[in-house]
Amino acid sequence: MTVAPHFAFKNQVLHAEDVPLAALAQEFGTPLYVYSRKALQDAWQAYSTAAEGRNVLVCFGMKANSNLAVLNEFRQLGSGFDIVSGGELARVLAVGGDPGKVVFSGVGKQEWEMQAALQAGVKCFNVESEAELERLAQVAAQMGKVAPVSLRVNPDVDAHTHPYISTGLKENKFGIAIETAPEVYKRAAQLSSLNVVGVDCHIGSQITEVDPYLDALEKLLDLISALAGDGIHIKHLDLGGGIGIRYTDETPLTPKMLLDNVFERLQARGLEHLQIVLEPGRSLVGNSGVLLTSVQYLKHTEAKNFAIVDAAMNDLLRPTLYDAWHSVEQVAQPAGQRPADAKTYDVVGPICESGDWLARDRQLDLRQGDLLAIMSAGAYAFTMASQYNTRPRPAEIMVDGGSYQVVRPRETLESLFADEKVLP
Ligand SMILES: Cc1ncc(COP(=O)(O)O)c(C=O)c1O
Ligand SMILES: N[C@@H](CCCC[NH3+])C(=O)O
Repeated sequence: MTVAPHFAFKNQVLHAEDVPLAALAQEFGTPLYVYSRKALQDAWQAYSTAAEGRNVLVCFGMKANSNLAVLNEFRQLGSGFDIVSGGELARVLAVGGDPGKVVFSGVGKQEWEMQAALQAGVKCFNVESEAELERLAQVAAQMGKVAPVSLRVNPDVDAHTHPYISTGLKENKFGIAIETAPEVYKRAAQLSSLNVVGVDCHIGSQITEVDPYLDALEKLLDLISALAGDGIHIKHLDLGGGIGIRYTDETPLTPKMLLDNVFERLQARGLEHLQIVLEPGRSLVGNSGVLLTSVQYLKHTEAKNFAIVDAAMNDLLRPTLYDAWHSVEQVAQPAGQRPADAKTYDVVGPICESGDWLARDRQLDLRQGDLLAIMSAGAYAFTMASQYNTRPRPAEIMVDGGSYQVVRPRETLESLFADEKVLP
């Protein structure tokens, strides 16, 4: 099994940087999300090194992890943000993020969200349909503003990823078909409350190869050249997010690999003046976090061995939703103290759904009370958590060298229904 670099065993105890995870579980209880600040910084470094000397803006795809401590870390490192809601914009503003480095994606932007983004002065709206373009033009005109826009173009390329997280195919709801894009750009250029500034695409998530990006890039560069012929001059090209991480044995492309290839092609076409925008989410945070959980019961049936733990699909939805594979580590298993008694377990939660599982068919040597770490839980983990079964969402802890901080406490039971009303 692989362990993310910033979570490593020392004397058979899994550590986040210099803090033993067992001590955190003891102090704060489980389930518990633990993030490593150093891991966030290192993931950022891979992008900033790749971007050095190039006109690149990295906008953290914050839907992957929107804890304010995480956002503030990236803000300090120089990141912009890719937002998909008025709520995400509010989080960026709450940490003092620069709206001039915010791109606003998403197929269903509402009027109030457009107004808030125009008021804040975002860098760009990534417009996903003609209807949205017309609404944005109207909202901006009413406010006496000019909205900077890109069209999110759907290039119809296969990102070779899970069908639920592939977004750049014709049958996906995202973007404007590349064949239709020139006409929509012409319309946008006619509207005085819009300013066409870019071209945008995002072909999917957990992508491991560079080729799908380059297939999309070629199509987008053709489009940019064609638009120039129509007098529409594009300033930035947003290639979205999508770089994958290692959950098990993947070796995904790196930011450097992507940007080296992209800039080589820009040069070949004489388009070096273009700014490249990236919207990485998972690759900046995915392996910076783990979810700690304790074994409540072991249950052996004729068909299966179940480890029933205190985390569930409401805390980490990815296995249920995508059949996603997260590595499971035993946090402490001192050698020699246990018989080699591994069994094949399904690691499941307490929720009343058969789909409530975190890992299947794992060789584990377990006792009731054991502490497990569900790895690669920094992305699309807490942000996709719910309170289903009236379960409070876990606390989030940030480890920083040898110290740590609660960056979001566990929700209290009362807070889960405090605003509800009993009718007489
Ligand atoms: C428009 C957009 N940008 C960026 C991202 C971030 O993607 P990833 O976490 O795969 O980098 C997503 C999510 O897939 C997205 O939909
Ligand atoms: N939520 C997904 C990725 C989707 C990204 C949003 N477009 C995941 O957990 O892998």
